[in-house]
Amino acid sequence: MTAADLHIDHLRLGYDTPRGLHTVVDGFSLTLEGGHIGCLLGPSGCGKTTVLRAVAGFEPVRGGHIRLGDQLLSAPGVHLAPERRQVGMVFQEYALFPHLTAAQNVAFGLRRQPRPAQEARVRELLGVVGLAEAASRYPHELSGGQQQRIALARALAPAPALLLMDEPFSNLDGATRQNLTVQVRDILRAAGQTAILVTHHEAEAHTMADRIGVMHNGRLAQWREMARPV
Ligand SMILES: Nc1ncnc2c1ncn2[C@@H]1O[C@H](COP(=O)(O)OP(=O)(O)OP(=O)(O)O)[C@@H](O)[C@H]1O
Repeated sequence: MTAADLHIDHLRLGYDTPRGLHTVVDGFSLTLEGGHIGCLLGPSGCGKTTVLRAVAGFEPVRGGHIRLGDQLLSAPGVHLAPERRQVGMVFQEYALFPHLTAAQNVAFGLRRQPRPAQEARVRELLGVVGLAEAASRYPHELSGGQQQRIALARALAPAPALLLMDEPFSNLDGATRQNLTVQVRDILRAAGQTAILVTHHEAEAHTMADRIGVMHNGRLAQWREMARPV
């Protein structure tokens, strides 16, 4: 299967406030080739999270459109429900379910699959993130980096067409953060996973990205293609 391209065209996003519509993103366009990793950089408040939330289906689109492969996800008056978008997410706060084990967390998005298929997929993903031995541990028994690897395994388990990551490493300290960035990049590349990462860290963007975009005044100032070392 060929991974789907993401197309965002002249996107306009905003929030309704008591003083009227507060437009945050205007004229934002990008194309991300299937199987590639794109990074959005930019100052605090420039609209990076708002763009990710719109792609995930948590914000309505005021103008322009978002398309994943042949499927129109969002446009004015068009809104595919988040659970029908095949979009996975990993956030800054680990957001694992504290009362579920690592394996149960990873299985969460697989509830509709038969039990044996679920178990096989959970084993596979725990192996991919290098935490096979942590299957029966609870989140509070895992380090921050381990929790974030479980969150990644959980997001990848249903094989999303697109993975969104919003500052996924920002709660981690220096060496852990650097190691995890490289590990996650290698996992995503090996899986041919299309992904968008939002970060404040230019070095992180350079480690991860096939394309880097800098957001400025609600649009993308550049969308640079980076060489992938062979
Ligand atoms: N629910 C909301 N209601 C009104 N305004 C909002 C809401 N959420 C975000 N905003 C505003 O939208 C703008 C963009 O916010 P957003 O969170 O997308 O920025 P960001 O680039 O992700 O910032 P950061 O890097 O600090 O996370 C900000 O000015 C913010 O105050």
